[in-house]
Parts: sequence; structure tokens; C-alpha cells
Amino acid sequence: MHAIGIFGGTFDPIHFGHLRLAEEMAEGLGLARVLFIPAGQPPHRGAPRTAATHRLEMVRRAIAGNPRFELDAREVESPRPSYTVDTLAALRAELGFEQPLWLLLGADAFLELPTWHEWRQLFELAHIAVAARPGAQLLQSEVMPESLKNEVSQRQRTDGPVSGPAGSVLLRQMTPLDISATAIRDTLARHGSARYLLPDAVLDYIHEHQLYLHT
Ligand SMILES: Nc1ncnc2c1ncn2[C@@H]1O[C@H](COP(=O)(O)OP(=O)(O)OP(=O)(O)O)[C@@H](O)[C@H]1O
Ligand SMILES: O=C(O)c1ccc[n+]([C@@H]2O[C@H](COP(=O)([O-])O)[C@@H](O)[C@H]2O)c1
Repeated sequence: MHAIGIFGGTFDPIHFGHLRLAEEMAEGLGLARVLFIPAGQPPHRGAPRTAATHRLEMVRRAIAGNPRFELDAREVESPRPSYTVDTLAALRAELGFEQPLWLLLGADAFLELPTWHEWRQLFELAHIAVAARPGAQLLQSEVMPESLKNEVSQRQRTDGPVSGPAGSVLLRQMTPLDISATAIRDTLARHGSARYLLPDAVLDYIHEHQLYLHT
């Protein structure tokens, strides 16, 4: 049974760091599909700058043409905060208990994991693949909170076949791309060029709708 990747984010806006992470994970882990799930009300940050309808449309345009990538709007359609544990539980119920699922995270998000709602449950619901990110230390480092280190030490796999529907942790390198949505928003607010940091189709949408004109 081919595994499915689950990639959540605020995507305000989506950029090439996100897209390469998903592409390299899909290739490396042999994922049949990657679900991009924009957060409705992200639990650990203020409300996104940009309305969910715009963030959804930017993701839709960014992934168009990649047959493995799919948009999943469930979190923005929900009136509740976007807890990943709830999203994974819903997907698990829909897709069945045998289906291998991979939660995809950048290193900065992973290091925050012990602050997430019912975070230990995440390891029961999916495998977790973490991508290195410029600026975020990773890999057995001292920066990992003790509780996370303990959880990871029981579950970490070196690259190689992973069996079962959930429960492993993989820390992976990816092409380092020092791109962030924050830097893109700042660049656009000072009328700078964000070209080649995100797909042209997304940038065109941003200009059409006059998004990110102010900090
Ligand atoms: N350049 C990148 N390299 C690796 N992972 C990334 C990169 N950018 C984002 N990610 C990961 O993608 C997921 C969603 O990130 P998010 O939508 O918050 O983007 P961001 O660029 O970090 O945004 P912001 O600057 O607004 O915080 C997170 O798991 C994050 O770690
Ligand atoms: O479930 C939680 O408690 C939780 C706390 C912080 C972040 N998340 C999710 O992690 C993903 C990346 O978040 P962010 O803030 O880096 O865009 C996104 O899908 C969020 O909904 C989830």
C-alpha cells in the first residue's frame, strides 16, 4: 500500500521551500500523494495575514500540474482551531488503520512539537518525516527538548524501509532553501521583488489581489 504524505502549513504565502520539501519527501519516501492542508486558525500563532480563501487559491495554483499533490481544505472549512492531531485522526478514520501516513514537517516546526495539542498522539497516528531547514538546527542536537529527544530515540529510523502505518521518525536533509513566508511578506511590503522565491502563478495572484502591500 503506497504511503500518503500530509503537509500542513499557514502557507501565507506558499513558496518553493514548501514545494521542494513536499517533492523531495514524495520521491524519497515513495509517497503516492501529498495532501497540502492550509491551516484555518493555526493554534500557535496569530491569525494569518491573509484570508483562507486566498491562501487556498495560492496553494491550488502552486501545486497545479503535479499529479501527486492535492489540496485538502478541511482545516480552513472547520470553525475550530487547526489541531494537527484532529486532522490526522480524521484522515486515519477515512483512510483506514492500515494506510501508511507520513506527517511532513520542517525542522523548526518539529522542534516545537512538545507544545502541540496532544503531541504524543501524533506518533500513534502517522510516521513523521522532518526536513532540515536553514536556520533551524536538527539531528540529535542539544536544541531538541528532552521530552522530544526521548520520544524520537525510541522511534528514529535511519533511511531504509519503514514498515507499518505509523510510529517512525525520519530526519532528512533536503536541498537547503533559505526561503520563508515572513521574508516574502516583508519583501512585498517594501515593493521588492519576490520573483524566483515562489511560483510565478502565485506571485501573479498576489499582485492581482494586492496582497501583502503592508507589513
Ligand atoms: N524553506 C523551508 N525549508 C524547509 N521547511 C520549510 C521551509 N519553509 C517552510 N517549511 C516548513 O513548512 C511547514 C509550513 O510552514 P509555514 O507555512 O509556516 O511557512 P514559513 O515560511 O515558515 O512561514 P512564516 O515565515 O510565516 O512562519 C512547516 O513545517 C515549516 O517548517
Ligand atoms: O496541533 C497543534 O497544536 C499545532 C501547533 C502548531 C502548529 N501546528 C501545525 O503545524 C503546521 C505548520 O505550522 P506553521 O505555524 O509553521 O505554519 C500547520 O499545519 C499547523 O496547523 C499544529
